[in-house]
Amino acid sequence: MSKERPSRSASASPTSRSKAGPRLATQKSAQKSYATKNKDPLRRPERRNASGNIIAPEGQKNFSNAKALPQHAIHLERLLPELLTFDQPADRVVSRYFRAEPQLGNRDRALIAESAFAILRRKNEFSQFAVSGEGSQARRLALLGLLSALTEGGLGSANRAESGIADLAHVLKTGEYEWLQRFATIDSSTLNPLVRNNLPEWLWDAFGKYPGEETREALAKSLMHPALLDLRANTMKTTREQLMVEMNALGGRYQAIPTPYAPDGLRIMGKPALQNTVAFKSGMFEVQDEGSQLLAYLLAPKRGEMVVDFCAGAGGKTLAIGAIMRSTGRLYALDTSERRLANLKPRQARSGLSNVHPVWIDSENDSKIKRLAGKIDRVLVDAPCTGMGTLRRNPDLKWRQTPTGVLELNQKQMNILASASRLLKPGGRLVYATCSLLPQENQQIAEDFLAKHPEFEAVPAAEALKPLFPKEALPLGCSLDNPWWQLWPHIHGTDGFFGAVFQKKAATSPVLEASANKAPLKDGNVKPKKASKALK
Ligand SMILES: C[S@@+](CC[C@H](N)C(=O)[O-])C[C@H]1O[C@@H](n2cnc3c(N)ncnc32)[C@H](O)[C@@H]1O
Repeated sequence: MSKERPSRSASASPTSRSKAGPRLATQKSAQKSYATKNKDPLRRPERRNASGNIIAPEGQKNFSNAKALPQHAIHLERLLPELLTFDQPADRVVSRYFRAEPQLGNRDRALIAESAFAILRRKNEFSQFAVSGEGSQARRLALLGLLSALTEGGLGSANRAESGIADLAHVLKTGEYEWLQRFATIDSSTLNPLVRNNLPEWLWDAFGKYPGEETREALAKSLMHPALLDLRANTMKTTREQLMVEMNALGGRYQAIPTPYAPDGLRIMGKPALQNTVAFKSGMFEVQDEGSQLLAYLLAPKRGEMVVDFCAGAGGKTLAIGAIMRSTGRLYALDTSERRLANLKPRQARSGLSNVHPVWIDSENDSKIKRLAGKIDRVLVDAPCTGMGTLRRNPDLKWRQTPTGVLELNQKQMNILASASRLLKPGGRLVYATCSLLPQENQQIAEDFLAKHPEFEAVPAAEALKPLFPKEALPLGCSLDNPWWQLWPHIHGTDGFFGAVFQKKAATSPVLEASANKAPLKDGNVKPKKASKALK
């Protein structure tokens, strides 16, 4: 999912926020009286160096990965009211908060953000326990979030509750220590399934139908853990082996190891801030989940081909595809979001790829698409979806999405896939993908497409991935029962992904040709001011 990066506004100030949910009303009034009685403890005067850049405040130097400080809990208490309204994506709320708090260092941000996301991942469980205890409810949630970030989030001294509570010692007031110990000894099997699995009822029911009642709890558990940090080595600039040596030579509190399946992937054990490394700035890697990396191999682009990434967003998959093409041919990155395409630009510049051509479209029926009809070798449709396969990293989605939202997305997914399919030349490959786990967004869309488009046939994912896994009887994520590709967080350790591979049949029959071209592309809704951004 692409990150929203809103501009800083007056409402970004935590003290001016007014969206506290009912559960957090006590916290809000406590915060107000605290602020009026005391000077804000978080507002230390900024110190700047000769270039005007903010330098870390004194106390921050003492902050080690293994300790939480009182201000971390206070920041969380301030952040939570807006986060828990679910009006906006959580990453947007968190980055806006951090922009308003420029004095926070990387490690502070990592701990606060990880704690906030832990609260979203385990909202039902934490809310139930936080109904009683010391202090405000926001304070209690903040402590549970910090405990989770310090233990399973990998930011503390060890992955055990006792060490997490010890790492929190500086933060805890009288009574909170025992309260957290009580939390650590809860037998989760005694809790209601919706509480212990931290899912809304509609999603728990959906997982009961697919993957099924026996496995849904294992799936739900895997979605309650933070995602691993995976990198894709940019093979235009380095190799996975060279990158691994470089990353491990940096000497941070982490280790880089190869990902088990993706050939260019590295898994980072630990939580380093990598954006300031020379390796990142020089384009040697992109942060990308292993499942996303593998998806590019399902498309299997070849050098010199004409390829379209129909829903390119900020270009995560575009860049992986461009590198497989060795920067040859032509790779159009289409998207309806100018903001996301704009985020692709700096990534493309770092990547060194010269075959990528970002193109803004006003809809899947944009008239620009017509000009590419029947000319493209491969098209990827990484469709907008509920993102239910990415709940480890976007846990707010499970609380923000609804069954009605799924139905709306289904219509969009079918329309985009139908339009994208018109781009293919005979023999060309079309891949439909989502990061969802819901059959309505996956198998059902793929089957509906096949039923309505006899000019296409399904290619078994096992066949498409055979070159990548030559020694495997059944390549990763493939099945003997169906042609689709599916990755699961609880089985493969990746985000959840679905992929369907189609091939356009050779045009031998005039009937097939006619059915392929029968729905003309609409161009009635092209915004005039964007019309100049034509395909080159
Ligand atoms: C799952 S995201 C794509 C992520 C991207 N491929 C990546 O790897 O980072 C879906 C994208 O579809 C775009 N989108 C939504 N409606 C669209 C449409 N009608 N035509 C093309 N793109 C669309 C969204 O703006 C969003 O960027």
